[in-house]
Formats: sequence, structure tokens, C-alpha cells
Amino acid sequence: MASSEEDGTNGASEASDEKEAAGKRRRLGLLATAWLTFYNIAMTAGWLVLAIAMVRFYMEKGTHRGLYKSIQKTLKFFQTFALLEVVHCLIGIVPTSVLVTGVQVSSRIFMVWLITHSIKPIQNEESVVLFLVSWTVTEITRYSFYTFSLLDHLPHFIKWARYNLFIILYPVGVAGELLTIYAALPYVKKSGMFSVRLPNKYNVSFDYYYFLLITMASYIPLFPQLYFHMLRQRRKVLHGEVIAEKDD
Ligand SMILES: CCCCCCCCCCCCC/C=C/C(=O)SCCNC(=O)CCNC(=O)[C@H](O)C(C)(C)COP(=O)(O)OP(=O)(O)OC[C@H]1O[C@@H](n2cnc3c(N)ncnc32)[C@H](O)[C@@H]1OP(=O)(O)O
Repeated sequence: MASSEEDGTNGASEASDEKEAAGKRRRLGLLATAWLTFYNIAMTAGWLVLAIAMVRFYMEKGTHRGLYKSIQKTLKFFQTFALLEVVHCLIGIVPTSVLVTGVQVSSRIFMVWLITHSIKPIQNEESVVLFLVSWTVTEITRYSFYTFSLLDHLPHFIKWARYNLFIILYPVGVAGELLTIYAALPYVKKSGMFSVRLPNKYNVSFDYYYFLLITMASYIPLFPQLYFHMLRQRRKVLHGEVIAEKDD
């Protein structure tokens, strides 16, 4: 059987990819393209640094205990920087849903700052490693995908990885996040952190423990939407299907 390379279909699809990328750059404008290229390169580099630091830590110490503490500054910096992705959608320089990106980025910011950073006793949980590894592999792939696409030289394996690895990494990452929040519950309940009790002069109360329970429950309707969004993107990019979405 003739392969796609042999019968020339691969060449044709490469030519059409290049044409598409050139059209995309024209649409975006020079400034936006330059900014996105810089942003994606910086983010790829940041997550690569994180990956190397994690591998080195594990090879030197042979345990995951202390891993989070050793990489937390880099993680916080690059994950917080990702808030710009919501801005990119809002100003229209990337054709992505503000809602999908907003949920994705805010859940990460929440995990980094309001869970792992704030609740020290859970930093050595195995579940933290689960989401750290899953986020790191995802982001190296995702940002290098965007970078190479903008530069018009997208290797097939990166495209393949961007739209296949998430099938496993997304559930693994979400499991890591949920298990970490679950591990945090006893500490939150005992300490009463971030909670506001009555009576107070504003007459409002807030219980972080119940907020966490509600957050965990919100994964049930929200995660499938993100997952199915990615499955639709996968069909569109890898199999060329035209799919209408109504999530904006
Ligand atoms: C306050 C508390 C809140 C708590 C909320 C709790 C509920 C949370 C529930 C869900 C929790 C999820 C937690 C997440 C866990 C993990 O991440 S685990 C690790 C695995 N994760 C993944 O695999 C993430 C996969 N998901 C995504 O990638 C996101 O959905 C996305 C980031 C929003 C990306 O989706 P989308 O943009 O639609 O896909 P793409 O195909 O990549 O892009 C579409 C087009 O946009 C262009 N583009 C996008 N970004 C850029 C960029 N930076 N630079 C250049 N171009 C960009 C892209 O090229 C595409 O363009 P076209 O080719 O023209 O279509």
C-alpha cells in the first residue's frame, strides 16, 4: 500500500498547512504575531526549566518529598503569567473561547495559590506530583505547538502530541488536583483559614471548607466540557472535521 508520503498527499497537506499559517499571520498582524511568538517561546522555556528541575530533584533525592518546595517559585511565576491567555482571548488575538480558557486558567491559579501555596502540609502529597507532571508535559507540548505553528514549522509529532496526550494527561491532572483538594480539607476545617465568621461589621460569612467542597463538585459539570472541547479540537485539527461550537 502506498504511504501518504509516497502518493504525495503529505506534501499537499504540508503546502496547505503553510498557506493556512501565512494567512493566519496576515490576519493577526505583525505586532500580535511577534508578541505571541515571544510569549509562547518564554512559556515553553519556563515549563522546560520546570521539567528539568523536577527530573533533577527526583534523580538526586530519590523522593518526591520537598519537590514542590524546590520548584514552587518557577511554577508560580509561569502559571500566573498564563493569565495573559485570558487577555489574548479577550482582545481577540487568539481564536479561543474566553470561557474555556478562563475556566482552565482560573482552576490552575486556584490550585497554585489558594491550595498548594497556602496549605503547606499538603505540599508533599503524591497527588501534587500527579498534577505537576501532567501540567508540565501538557504545557511543554502546547506552547511548543503554538510556537512552531506561528513559525510555520510544525513537526508532526508535536501536533500529534498536542492533540493526543491530553486524552490521558487531562484526567490524570484533574485526579491529582481533586485528590490534593481532598487532602487539604482537614487542614482547612481545623484552621478555619480564609473563612469569615459572623458576627462581623459587614454581616457576611464565608466558609473556605464548603467553598472547596463546592469547587470539587464543580469539576463534575466543568471538566467534561473542557475534555469534549479538546476532543472536538482534536477531530478538527487531526482529521479536518468542521465542528460548530457554542461555548463563547
Ligand atoms: C476560582 C476557582 C475556580 C475553580 C474552577 C474549578 C472547575 C475546573 C474544572 C476543570 C479543571 C481542569 C483542570 C485542568 C487540568 C489540567 O490542565 S491537567 C493537564 C492536561 N491539560 C490539558 O491537556 C489542557 C488541555 N486544554 C487546553 O489546552 C485548553 O482547553 C485550552 C488551554 C483552553 C486550549 O484550548 P483551545 O485554545 O481551544 O485549543 P487550541 O486548539 O490549542 O487553540 C485554538 C486556536 O487558538 C490558537 N492559539 C491558542 N493559544 C495560542 C497562543 N498562545 N499562541 C498562538 N496561537 C494560539 C491556536 O493556534 C488555534 O488556532 P487555529 O489553528 O487558527 O484554530
